[in-house]
Amino acid sequence: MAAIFQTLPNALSEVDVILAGGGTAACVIAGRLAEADPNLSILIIEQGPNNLQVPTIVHPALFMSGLLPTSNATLFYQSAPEPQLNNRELVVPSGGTLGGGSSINLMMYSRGQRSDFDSWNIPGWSADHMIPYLKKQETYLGPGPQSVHGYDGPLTVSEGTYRANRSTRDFIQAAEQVGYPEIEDLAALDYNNGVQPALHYIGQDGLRQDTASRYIHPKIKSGKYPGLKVLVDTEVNRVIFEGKKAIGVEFRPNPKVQSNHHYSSVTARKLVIIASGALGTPLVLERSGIGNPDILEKAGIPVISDLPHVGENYQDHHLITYPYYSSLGENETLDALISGRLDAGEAIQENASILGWNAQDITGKLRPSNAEVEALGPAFEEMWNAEYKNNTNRPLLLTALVNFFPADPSLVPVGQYLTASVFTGYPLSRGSIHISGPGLDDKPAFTTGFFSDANDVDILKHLWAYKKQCEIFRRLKTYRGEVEILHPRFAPGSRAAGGYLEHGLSGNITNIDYTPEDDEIIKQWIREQVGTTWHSMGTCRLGSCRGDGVVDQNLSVIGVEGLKVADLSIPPLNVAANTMNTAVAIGEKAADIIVKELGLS
Ligand SMILES: Cc1cc2nc3c(=O)[nH]c(=O)nc-3n(C[C@H](O)[C@H](O)[C@H](O)COP(=O)(O)OP(=O)(O)OC[C@H]3O[C@@H](n4cnc5c(N)ncnc54)[C@H](O)[C@@H]3O)c2cc1C
Repeated sequence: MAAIFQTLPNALSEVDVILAGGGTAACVIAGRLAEADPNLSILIIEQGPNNLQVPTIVHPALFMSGLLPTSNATLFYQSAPEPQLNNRELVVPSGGTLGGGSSINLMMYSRGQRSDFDSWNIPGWSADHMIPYLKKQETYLGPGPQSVHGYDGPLTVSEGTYRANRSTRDFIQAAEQVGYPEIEDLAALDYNNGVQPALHYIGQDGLRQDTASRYIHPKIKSGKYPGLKVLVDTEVNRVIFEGKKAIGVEFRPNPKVQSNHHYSSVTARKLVIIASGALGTPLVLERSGIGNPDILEKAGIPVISDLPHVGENYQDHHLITYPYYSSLGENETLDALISGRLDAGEAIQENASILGWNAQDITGKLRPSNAEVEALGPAFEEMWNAEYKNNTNRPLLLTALVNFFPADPSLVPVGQYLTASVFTGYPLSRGSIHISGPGLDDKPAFTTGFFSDANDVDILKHLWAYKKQCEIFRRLKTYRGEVEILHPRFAPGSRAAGGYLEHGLSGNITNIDYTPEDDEIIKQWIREQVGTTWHSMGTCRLGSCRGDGVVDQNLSVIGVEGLKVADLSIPPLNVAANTMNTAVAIGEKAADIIVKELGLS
């Protein structure tokens, strides 16, 4: 029997463990359970396609294809119109293929801070408890303290096969001038307030390190794990219960790619694990009768467990990108590949080393100075004093240097572009996602909640971020001015107004003085532009001990038996990092918990 299929073989009507969703965390869990017992029958059910050897997935430089609206490897969750965002309906992409987000993401390697895990305040989930799982997942080929890194895990973390050295060094000297030193290892949990040449989830062979390719496919290929099976292109509708005990799931072939639309079911002898991501998992739970009774009753679903926090507490990081003209050469950005001047097919045939590049060579975690905090006003200062002042481990802003124009290339002249990507570490705003009806075809009711915090402090964070990234970029030797269409539209004559500069800036560069009118223009721009960082989380949070949880410290769904959630929906509070590392760590810890509970070790 094949191990990966689109139709469930009759022989598999009953298995030991079912994973609903085959994304980042799910592949880690399935792989580790198979290692613990190769004969344990494990069935992953993934709504999207197999990712094995798909060129746009395995070659890092082709990651933009996962963001195209036509991508069959991506799920797009659309929000309702949000008044505080100029009534925009935000679209939040999420992994939609085997390997989930790890198969389509931008491969930035980044880890939460020590105080992030500690702030969750859940027994067994502090930073000290999580470090073994941060280590276990990686083969780390970067600098920094060996005590917090792993050197024999499935995911290689390296520089990849390509780096634009000139812009890397240029950015580091510019950041230094603005007050942010180079830090050896921002992923070591205890370091902050500086910049670092970025590391990536890219192997030394230049290939993406997604969890399906590293935890699942090699095991299937080896033939030594007969119990490990994957059903792709198949959507999980709901968990089936006998009383309060989860005994299986109901699923249907994904109608986007399969012609048979009949619902079927499969029985789980031991455990059902929902790992459909922070935007998918609450929907599966609610369709199964677990959630807020008001929402379930409105959708016509009988209540199995009254858990009002399912689908609440939605968080992301709020992202804005600011592009700049640059004097870089063709081989120092990805613009030629993205715009089609460099043919991707030829590059693959020639095995070009640029394919092993995600074009993000710098990562940074930054905090404002005391004077900058004061200048942002009393509401910001109050928040700062409560949440950051005495915890120097927390960055306000995360940034990356991006070597390409981040939108439709036809909007700008042919050339090479540098872009600041800035996102805030711990937004105060919260959103939610819920079912609007009983079935898979009912569009979810989704609100990102971005910038919905009471005192507009999340916008003030981005006001500071705009000014800070601008000062760094103005000091780059290759800086040639702002790309006007993706910067605030300042009034003519404002010192902040920018545009193309033939020779960049020289001499003693001083900071721009922004007027109150400039600040208002920036804030309005931010409202109009803010978008997702694709870091959805928090919708099924850990926390029975606080009475606001959906899962307990062992990831068991509260109020039922035989059902766990294990993905990025479980963190109760945010991490100041790109989130793949945390999702993988959750998968590793979940596997450990399950191996012990099932008596496999
Ligand atoms: C475009 C993008 C760029 C990103 N860039 C980075 C980066 O550079 N660095 C970084 O660290 N992080 C990045 N992230 C974030 C990171 O990849 C995610 O946080 C992480 O992958 C989430 O893992 P997960 O296991 O919680 O969910 P996912 O990996 O999203 O897995 C959920 C899976 O469930 C499946 N599913 C959903 N509903 C159903 C259903 N009803 N039935 C069956 N299957 C279902 C989905 O198809 C998906 O495969 C990025 C994410 C995206 C989307």
